[in-house]
Amino acid sequence: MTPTHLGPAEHLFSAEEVEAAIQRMAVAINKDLEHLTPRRPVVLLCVLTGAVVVVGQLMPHLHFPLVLDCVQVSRYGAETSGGSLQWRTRPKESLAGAVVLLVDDILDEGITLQALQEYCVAEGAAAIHTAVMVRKKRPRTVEVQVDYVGLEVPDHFVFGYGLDARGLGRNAPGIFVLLEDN
Ligand SMILES: O=P(O)(O)OC[C@H]1O[C@H](OP(=O)(O)OP(=O)(O)O)[C@H](O)[C@@H]1O
Ligand code: HPA
Repeated sequence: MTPTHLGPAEHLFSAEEVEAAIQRMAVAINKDLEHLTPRRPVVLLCVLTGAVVVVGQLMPHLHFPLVLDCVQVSRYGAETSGGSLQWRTRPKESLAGAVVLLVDDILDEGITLQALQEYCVAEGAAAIHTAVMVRKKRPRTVEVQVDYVGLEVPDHFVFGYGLDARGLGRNAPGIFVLLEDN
């Protein structure tokens, strides 16, 4: 199905392909984190809004004690190019001494994930692991560590599975390229 209300779109990955990629990420994350015996559960930080779908799919496949928290930051809003990072909600859990698993829907320029990693370090996290559902194949000016990547997408604006195009398309059942903007 092509979500026509967003205009012409190219179907990149089906829902089944995205779910399989998320499951592969879960296997890799479990391998790294389930043998840890931290004094407290891992803090899974869902990067709202877009990561809500990937986090919902990923969590039931994670086999270690975790607490779910969220951080809400935004730099695209109604645009298809990024601006300055707006902080909306900070985590409620203390990150001091915690093993943090940051989960976002996409790594594009990398500015969001880099800022969140710096935030976790500043809050005293003991270790930070990062997972993204999709990574855009593009040059980056920022150095950002990503430990788990579900799928690679071309350097075009994409939507679906939590990713929005001007606020819409987060419910699209798969990942699509928005053609009119690319
Ligand atoms: O790597 P970057 O270029 O920094 O972009 C990645 C970020 O952009 C999107 O968030 P957005 O600002 O659109 O907020 P949203 O999650 O509410 O859609 C996406 O969810 C990532 O968090
Ligand atoms: O390609 C994208 N699609 C949706 N949201 C995004 N945030 C950064 N890049 C993207």
